[in-house]
Amino acid sequence: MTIKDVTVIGGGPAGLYAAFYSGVRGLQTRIVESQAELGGKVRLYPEKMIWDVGGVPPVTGEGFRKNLIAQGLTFDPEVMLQTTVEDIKKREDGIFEVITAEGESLLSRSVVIAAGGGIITPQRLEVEGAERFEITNLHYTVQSLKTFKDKTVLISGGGNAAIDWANELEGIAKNVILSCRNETLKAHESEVEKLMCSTIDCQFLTSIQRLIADEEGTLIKQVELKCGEEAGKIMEVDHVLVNHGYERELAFLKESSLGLEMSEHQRITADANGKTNIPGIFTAGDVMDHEGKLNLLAGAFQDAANAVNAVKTYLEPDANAKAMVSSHNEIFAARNKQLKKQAALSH
Ligand SMILES: Cc1cc2nc3c(=O)[nH]c(=O)nc-3n(C[C@H](O)[C@H](O)[C@H](O)COP(=O)(O)OP(=O)(O)OC[C@H]3O[C@@H](n4cnc5c(N)ncnc54)[C@H](O)[C@@H]3O)c2cc1C
Repeated sequence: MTIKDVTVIGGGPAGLYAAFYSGVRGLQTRIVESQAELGGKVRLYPEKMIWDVGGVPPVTGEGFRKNLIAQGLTFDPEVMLQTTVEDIKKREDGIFEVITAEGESLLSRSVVIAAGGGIITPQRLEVEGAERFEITNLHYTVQSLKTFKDKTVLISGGGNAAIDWANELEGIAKNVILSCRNETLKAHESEVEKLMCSTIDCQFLTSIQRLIADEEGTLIKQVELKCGEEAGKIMEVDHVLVNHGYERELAFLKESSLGLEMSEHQRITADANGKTNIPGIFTAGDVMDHEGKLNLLAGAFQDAANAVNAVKTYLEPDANAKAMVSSHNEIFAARNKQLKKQAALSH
């Protein structure tokens, strides 16, 4: 087993950018990702338009994810998909053993934990028999907006994802109904305002009580909404979209034999450079906690660059601790010529 300079746990935005930046800093890198695909949480919003990454024109989640992966693989890191990390151990010689669920021990001189909220799955609808509609018209993510064109969509939830989708689908679906168990919505003010001025049918203080199937029993035809003690209200629907948040599994950190310090938010306590209480273990992205931590894509990139710079000086104490800009990289210099040639040809 090759000993890598750095093993990045998690192939989401922070992990992919850490892999890219490790390449910039000349480190041999490995990414370990529990899912079958890279991209982290961005996989959950392929159709959403992303507006808030500096210098990046509005782009769909899927477009963004593809660019992110291409950038993350620039320096050919080793990528291990469908591999879940269960523990991290430190040997007496300082080498880390990253232990996978399959029982492999991956050797590394340092580790960057970029595991986000952990292994993430959407919170399922707690209604009898709901699972059987997951292959037809019960959705937890929007894979394609076309599915909802000219349809009646009932969205369950009152947070950012539910409100964003309600607003996005308003111009696409025939009708959008929002069922929210509270009397207020917990989302960005501008999105809530947009929703309140829209034609979206807001059913406050309601929750899904029953899914009523068609004759074949394969499609949801109606939804019964519970409203306090009142008798159920029946709504005709073509699709149901549930945005009740996510279940997160970060057990490997809490139970790690290394004794990583965790914050009250169940995140890794680190300084702004991603340094944890264990020398040689660094962290980046949503999994880390410090004052000023920003759980956004832009925040993940800065964390990743900081963590990799900290890795570099941990491995090579005389190395430059400061940021390296891309103009100083020989590999880019060679590729720039190629890119400029292509750009000139396409004009
Ligand atoms: C619906 C939604 C919309 C959003 N919209 C925006 C937006 O418009 N703009 C914005 O800036 N941000 C947005 N965000 C937030 C943004 O997606 C996150 O801040 C970002 O994904 C964090 O990246 P990360 O790499 O830290 O974590 P993640 O994206 O969570 O990636 C972590 C990766 O680690 C893997 N992993 C976890 N545990 C293990 C393990 N034990 N072994 C191996 N792999 C493991 C996971 O499978 C995952 O792939 C949105 C988030 C959601 C949920």
